[in-house]
Parts: sequence; C-alpha cells; structure tokens
Amino acid sequence: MKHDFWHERWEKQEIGFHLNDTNPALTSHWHTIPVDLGERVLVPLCGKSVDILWLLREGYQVVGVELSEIALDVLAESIEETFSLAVDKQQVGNLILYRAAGILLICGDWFSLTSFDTGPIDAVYDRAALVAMPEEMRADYASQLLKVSENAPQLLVTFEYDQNEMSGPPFAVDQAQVESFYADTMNIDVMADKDCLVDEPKFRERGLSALREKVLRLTPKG
Ligand SMILES: C[S@@+](CC[C@H](N)C(=O)[O-])C[C@H]1O[C@@H](n2cnc3c(N)ncnc32)[C@H](O)[C@@H]1O
Repeated sequence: MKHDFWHERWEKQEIGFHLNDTNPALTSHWHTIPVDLGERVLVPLCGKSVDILWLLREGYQVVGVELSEIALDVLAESIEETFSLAVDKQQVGNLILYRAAGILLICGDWFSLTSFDTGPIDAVYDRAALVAMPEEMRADYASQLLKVSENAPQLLVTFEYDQNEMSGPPFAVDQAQVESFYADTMNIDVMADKDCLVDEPKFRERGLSALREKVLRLTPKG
C-alpha cells in the first residue's frame, strides 16, 4: 500500500477503521501481556486510536508510529485535553516527533524506523496494523516489528475471511501466516476467536459472508 493511499484516506477522512470507543480486545486481553505499568508500549500504525488514551490512562508509556500528520495532530490534541498536558511537536530529521512525559508519537514511515528512533520497547499492541498491510509487505512489516521491539510481547488482532470476497484493507491474515512471521521467536496463544460479521455490517455490505476476529498473544520464546 503506497503512502499516497493512506494520506488520501486521512485527507478525505475515509477512516472507517477508526473506532470511537476503546477496542474491547484491548480492555479484555491486555492484562495477559507480561508488561509492567510504567513500561513502554509500541503501537505501530496507530492512526488516532483512542486505545492509546486507554493505555496512558492505565499507566503505561506509549510510543505510537503513524504516517499521517493529520492523524497525529488529532491524537496529540486528545492527549492534551484528556491529560491536561502540553505535547511538544518538532521536526527532527525526516520525522515529526510529538513528545510529552511518557508519550512519543512518531510521524514517519514505519519501514525506515530504527530502535534508536523508538527507544526501548517492552510490549506491542497491534490493532489494524499487520492487517492493513497487503500480502507483499506483510513479512517486512513483521520483521521490522521484531527488530524494533526486540521480540517484546504483543497483543495482535487479526481478521480471517475469504480474501476472494473482499479486497483489503483490512486484509485477511490467518493464524498460519501469523505463525510464519512470528513463531520462530514467539509463542502464540489464541485469546479470542469470534464470528464478528454481525458486529461489522460494513463488511457484509462489502461482500463478506463470514468474518472472524482473532486476538492473539505473542510472548518471546525461552
Ligand atoms: C487501518 S489504519 C489503523 C489505525 C489504528 N491502528 C487504528 O486501530 O485505528 C492503518 C494506519 O497505518 C498508517 N500507515 C500505513 N502505512 C504506514 C507506514 N508505512 N508507516 C507508518 N504508518 C503507516 C495509515 O496512515 C493508517 O492510519
């Protein structure tokens, strides 16, 4: 998926992926991730997700990465309003950094980041990031995640459906594919696996006859 595709989504506000409420997958399953309060949670391809506000409220530090400055301007404003603090925005090299105590939002290309840019990561929350990647970019996305997070534990939300019935994003990413990316270094546990087409009428309208949402917990081996 080219950068222009996503920039256009944000400019036209065609952001059906954005949820106004905290994702129940996060609130129900985050406590199973081995990470302590105060540690740093990476949210790749974060958009303006309110899940970040939930993580901050719980007491974690958050590092968000996103291509769209439009998205991060809105997210930074919600953070300022919710927590009554000032978020500093600065261009640093080819990145725009939004910073406040315990918060780092990085506006830039996921694929060109290093762990120097993100700092150390203790856990990862991937909702609508891996599944936003087309097939040919997915393995690179996952290996970049392992590199930047140094195999930190992860809560991952995926969709499974017949890719012939709908073009992504979100793309169908089945468990076998998740295992092909992560199973060498991570144990993978299924925390939830539910039929969610009734909750997602927009996907039925796009042609789907079945849709499952899986919540996976990835923890480092050894
Ligand atoms: C499907 S949205 C999900 C956003 C967020 N995770 C959520 O749950 O609302 C995918 C996001 O990834 C961002 N994105 C796509 N490619 C990217 C890249 N190469 N680097 C950084 N962000 C990217 C898009 O701008 C978009 O906001």
